[in-house]
Amino acid sequence: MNEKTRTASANDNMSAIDMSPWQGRTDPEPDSDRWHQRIQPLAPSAVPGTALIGFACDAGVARNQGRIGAAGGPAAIRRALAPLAWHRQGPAHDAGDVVCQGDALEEAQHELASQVAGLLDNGHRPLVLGGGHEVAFASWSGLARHLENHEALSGSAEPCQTEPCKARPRIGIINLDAHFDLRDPSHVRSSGTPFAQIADSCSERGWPFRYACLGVSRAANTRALFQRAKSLGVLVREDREFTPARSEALVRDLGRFISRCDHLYLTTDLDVLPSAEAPGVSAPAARGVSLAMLEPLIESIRDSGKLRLADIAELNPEFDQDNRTARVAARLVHLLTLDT
Ligand SMILES: N=CN[C@@H](CCC(=O)O)C(=O)O
Ligand SMILES: [Mn+2]
Ligand SMILES: [Mn+2]
Repeated sequence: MNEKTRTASANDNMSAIDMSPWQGRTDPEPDSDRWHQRIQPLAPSAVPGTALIGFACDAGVARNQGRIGAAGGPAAIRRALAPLAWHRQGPAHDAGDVVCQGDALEEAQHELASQVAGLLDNGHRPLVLGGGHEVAFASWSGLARHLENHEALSGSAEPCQTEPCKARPRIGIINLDAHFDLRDPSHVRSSGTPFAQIADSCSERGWPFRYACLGVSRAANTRALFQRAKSLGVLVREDREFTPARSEALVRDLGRFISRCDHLYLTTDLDVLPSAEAPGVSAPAARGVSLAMLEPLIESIRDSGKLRLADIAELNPEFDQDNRTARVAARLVHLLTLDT
């Protein structure tokens, strides 16, 4: 397939849908489809399903003094996902890429938020392919915008305490990451600040900020960041807590967090993985948490019935080895989108 279904418009941040990465082997046997044979460019009247949308941006990584290259992440994830076996029931759509121009990070984030809100409004489950972790502020903002427009009708928010009644959705943010990304955004807004920006946004709206950061490296986060996480009531699980013996307890703790939320947003920074599993990131992890240890948590989030939105951040193809990191990102897409 090599088709461009959306022409580049007046919108400089939105590229035409490029189906050229969706290539791979085709087997002659029946029931042997792969992603490249099933995924369709998103059409306005599409049946609701999984909607992949890229965020080709590393302006936030650059501002955070990181190794740039994550703008190439969406295409690399698509190429790695294309040949994977198709085990889904529902449809999957490719909604194209939001592209950041130079350092125009806020414009790109604004565009992604609009796109995510639109996908949610149309009943899709967006899965955003980053891009640096600055994607998280944009992803969350899209969910927030969608809920602002629709939450009052859903009846799932906390009971109103004030008049006029305002819905206050309890969005649980689950970040699989070696880093809190809670840096003070008043200095610079970057890939290191998205959850502090979200906390500020929740505070402005009077919404609760519910944030779980799983896989944190104590060595890679300053005392100030641990203190900020504490004052914000963040559920923290450090990388060294991820052992087979504690696996059930971790799932149980996360289950308690999920039970206090109406909606979930899952964001995975690939640098949560050991550098041997994910070398292609800005800040490879000396220790990390293996995919095998993360899988039960991801499955419990996926199967909670509350997952509205997910993204995968920080794939930097320029530092990848043998497409290892792209493959693990594709495997995460496969895992997150299983619906059978
Ligand atoms: N999103 C990135 N976050 C990390 C990067 C750390 C590093 O470059 O060493 C952070 O800001 O803490
Ligand atoms: Mn990180
Ligand atoms: Mn991060």
